[in-house]
Amino acid sequence: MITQDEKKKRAAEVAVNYIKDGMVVGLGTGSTVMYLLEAIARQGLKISGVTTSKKTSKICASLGIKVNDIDNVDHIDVTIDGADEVDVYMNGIKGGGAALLMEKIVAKNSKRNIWIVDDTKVHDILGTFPLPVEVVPYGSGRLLKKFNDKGLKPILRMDKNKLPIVTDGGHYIIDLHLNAIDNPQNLAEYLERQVGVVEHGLFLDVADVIIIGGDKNIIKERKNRMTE
Ligand SMILES: O=C(CO)[C@H](O)[C@H](O)COP(=O)(O)O
Repeated sequence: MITQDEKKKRAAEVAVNYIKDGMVVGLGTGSTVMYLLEAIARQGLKISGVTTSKKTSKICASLGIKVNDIDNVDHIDVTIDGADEVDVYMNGIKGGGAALLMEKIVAKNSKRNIWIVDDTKVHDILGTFPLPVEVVPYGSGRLLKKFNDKGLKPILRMDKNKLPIVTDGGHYIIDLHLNAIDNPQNLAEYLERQVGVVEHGLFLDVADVIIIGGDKNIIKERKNRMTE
């Protein structure tokens, strides 16, 4: 049996083959992406990276990976990111690393999105992983109460000093402990209607390819994409 970290590394090692010299590449956030960044640096790939967090920018700087501002590139060829949970429809939950806002902006501006996950993250229905919702600090207590009244089991994410964690965008994260999300589309639409919600971690119809690292790697490809 291989470890979860080894599975993440395997997925990242497959994903690096989708990158070619000269590409503009969206770079996600998290421990799985860390393995990807190491592989990019090791292979000396000449890419222009568009990062999804300060953390990823810092790692790129330390590995010598060139980074560009999202507003200074005219396209993003492919984005490679991790995910916290994926379902059989290739939808997912992201934001465990509190980078969901920038991750979604980069994903939505990419020609192709590839996720790299280990096989423990694949479930029939989303919701095992608490759903992160990024909110404006002002009035976040009202949103907590509203979500609680609706039975969404919200918890404000805290750091080790018991202070609300603050995202790169200056927002808070409320995690919804749902266990099972029967209708992700409905929940996404409800969250998008709430004033004070900046973004949520439901990434529906975003991934084109999911590389699942495990004893045997699995590659899933979306056949037909819904258009917005
Ligand atoms: O969405 C994310 C960060 O906001 C990450 O992609 C997600 O949390 C997966 O992280 P890891 O690769 O460390 O398991």
